[in-house]
Amino acid sequence: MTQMTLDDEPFVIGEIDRVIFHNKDNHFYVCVLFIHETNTELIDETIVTGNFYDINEGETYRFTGQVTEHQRYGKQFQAKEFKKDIPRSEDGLVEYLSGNKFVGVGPKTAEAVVNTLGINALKKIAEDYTVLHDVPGISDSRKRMIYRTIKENYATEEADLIMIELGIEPVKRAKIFDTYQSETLNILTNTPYKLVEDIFGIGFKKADLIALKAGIQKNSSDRLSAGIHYCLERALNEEGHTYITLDNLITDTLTLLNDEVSYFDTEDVTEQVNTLASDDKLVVQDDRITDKLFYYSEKNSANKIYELSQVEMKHVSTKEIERIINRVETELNITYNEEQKDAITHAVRSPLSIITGGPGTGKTTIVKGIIETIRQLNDIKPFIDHDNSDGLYPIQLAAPTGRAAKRMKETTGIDASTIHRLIGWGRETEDTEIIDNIIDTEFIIVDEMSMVDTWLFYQFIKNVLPETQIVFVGDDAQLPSVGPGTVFKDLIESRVIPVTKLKTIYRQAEGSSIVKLAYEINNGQQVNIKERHDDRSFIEARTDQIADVVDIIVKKAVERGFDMRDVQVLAPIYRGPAGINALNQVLQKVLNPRTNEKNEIVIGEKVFRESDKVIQLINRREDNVFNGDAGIIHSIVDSHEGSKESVTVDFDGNLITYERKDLSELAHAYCTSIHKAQGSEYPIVIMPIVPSYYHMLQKNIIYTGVTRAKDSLIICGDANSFLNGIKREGIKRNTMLETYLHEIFKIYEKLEDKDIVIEESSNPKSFMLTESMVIEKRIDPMINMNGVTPFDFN
Ligand SMILES: Nc1ncnc2c1ncn2[C@@H]1O[C@H](COP(=O)(O)OP(=O)(O)OP(=O)(O)O)[C@@H](O)[C@H]1O
Repeated sequence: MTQMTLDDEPFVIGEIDRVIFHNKDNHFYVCVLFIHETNTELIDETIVTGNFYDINEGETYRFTGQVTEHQRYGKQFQAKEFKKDIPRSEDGLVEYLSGNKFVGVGPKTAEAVVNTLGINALKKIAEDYTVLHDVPGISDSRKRMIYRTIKENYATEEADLIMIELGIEPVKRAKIFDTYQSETLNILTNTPYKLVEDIFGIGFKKADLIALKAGIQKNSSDRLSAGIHYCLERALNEEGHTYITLDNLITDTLTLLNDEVSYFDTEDVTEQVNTLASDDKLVVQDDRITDKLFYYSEKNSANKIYELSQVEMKHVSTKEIERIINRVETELNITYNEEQKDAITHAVRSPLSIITGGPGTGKTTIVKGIIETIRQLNDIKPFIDHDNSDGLYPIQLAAPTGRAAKRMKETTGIDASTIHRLIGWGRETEDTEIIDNIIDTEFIIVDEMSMVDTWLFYQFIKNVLPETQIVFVGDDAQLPSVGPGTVFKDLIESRVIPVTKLKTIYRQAEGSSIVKLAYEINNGQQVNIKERHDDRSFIEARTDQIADVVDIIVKKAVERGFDMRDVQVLAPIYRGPAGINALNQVLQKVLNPRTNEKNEIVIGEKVFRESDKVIQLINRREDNVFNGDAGIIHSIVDSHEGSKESVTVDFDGNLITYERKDLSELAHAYCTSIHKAQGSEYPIVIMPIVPSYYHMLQKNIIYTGVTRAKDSLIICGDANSFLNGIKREGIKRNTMLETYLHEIFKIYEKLEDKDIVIEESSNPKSFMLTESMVIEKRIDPMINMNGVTPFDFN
């Protein structure tokens, strides 16, 4: 086996003749380079592209990367790294010092500097200004200018060198320079942990490497604080908790920061947590540590839920509701079962209510019934007869994703909005900004509640008017929200809001074996995965065969007239031969092969092509495009044609144009993660399940994947991995919403008083506890543990 050495890595050294294109936002350059030296097939002159910090025409650089073939412009050099070629010969140095960077320095002065100080003149001057006094014939002001220019460049190059050695990519290096400017070297060498806070994409581990290289002691308190923050953020943002216990925080922090040597102990972490809390950087409650955002989100959401639930409702008799439901049944040509009627009754009578159920239990059918019942009870015009130009129809539908909102609108005929849009959460809204934008409506129905995280829920609920009634709808067996918290579960389990759990499955009665499989998974029943059904099948395959199997199935689907929007491959991980990235490459070849007519743009290892199916990875609220929305690339404009490079994506008729710098927001969507598919349904779902997915194969992930399939589900891979996966429960998230709800509703006093009000109370305001709740006595051990801990300093 031959190994590539550093010298084998393709490089070009040469002088920048001119810059053809420069994007100031991401420092992407297209330049013409006169080649001095190269180990590639390029000769004389080439185009070099890449993200560079501060490239100057007329200067010499060394680029490493690869030769690529541009469809129209032939061979060019795509640079991964670049480095200024510091003049090494005396002539080169004279040329450099008399170049346009050193205003007023001509060849004579430059020669004098080099003659006096020699080949290491730059280093000598940067280290000690006074060496310039030895150079004859330069004025003091010129000496100062030379010193300043060299020093600035020296610091930039030194900082750049540190970052290159640490493997920090050019785009991030440029961002660091942009943020700190002339302070870059200073920050890198003295307070590198600042980078974790200031630069998105620089994590604790990278900052730690920088710090250690800069000679910062491993037992410094800056390092301890950064480590504590990192472990807390990891628990919140990666594991989805809304707090971490002190014990876990101590263990995690010590594991992170200590190696063979113990730089910190339990007491050090405890003390530092204490300090950070008194500086208002963390919140400590009993033995729980969290950040302010989540503490106030959960606390204030609980208070608002209490406030909303106390609103006195207009009394509607059971008879009256039954009469209206009967009429609605006739109009909609349906007979609601008892649990469905209960759901409608709670929705109408209670300020807040919850409906949860698996696929095919009639959630959509009930939502239609609720809308009709509310409309008839309150004399609200049908939506189509209402002039909604002001957007003030008294019934508002909302969902956490654009796709779910669209589906709601399609099934009910009433305008539905994303929660973000409803509260005016725009592109410019800061991540931590608390939105003040009251939702002016009388009834709100929120669907796909399992996808709503703690922060979004708080932003929503705080903007609801006290007299607005809300119905929360979802499937609590699905994956929890991507962001921290388990809001829907907490609301259900707190039992302070009437909940209807739908158990009768209608779609199964219609012969769906996909729905049957979903219920077997959710209820922990025996599953026969290999059994063939009209709507689902299993194909045995090894990991290395998955790409071929997927390729064959998709080709067959295309032959039968399905298009790429109908077929969705879902996998739980990105890397590896059966990961999302590899499968997207295979699927792109089948579903959207390269042709001369289709423009392309290369972003790192991805090639985006016109007609590609793509997915949006973060919320782009201003354009009404959200994390997980899928679209088709409509057109790609090339910068060589004079206009800026851009990609326009068609999201169901909503055309959005991305500049090159924004393209990291997009990924191919032939195969997506199961998390990203939450809230969407597809006619055909192909789900590979292989042993290498092991750590991601859990009940709620597989359940969510299976329930995305509407007509056809093809599982391929290893049956045992599937069967073991559905037995594994995901890690339970630590959250406080349920506890805060209990506290505010004073549920314990009610328990002690045996003050039990049954569910059928005609006054929903007093809905509190049913007998079954008392029997179960679900007491959270955290409650009333306000006793002594070392952290009662708040
Ligand atoms: N009471 C009922 N009687 C007869 N059919 C019903 C009843 N309730 C629902 N259905 C039927 O069951 C099917 C599934 O209902 P619906 O789409 O409302 O369920 P869902 O819970 O929203 O499902 P999903 O979440 O999978 O979309 C539909 O065909 C619907 O017409």
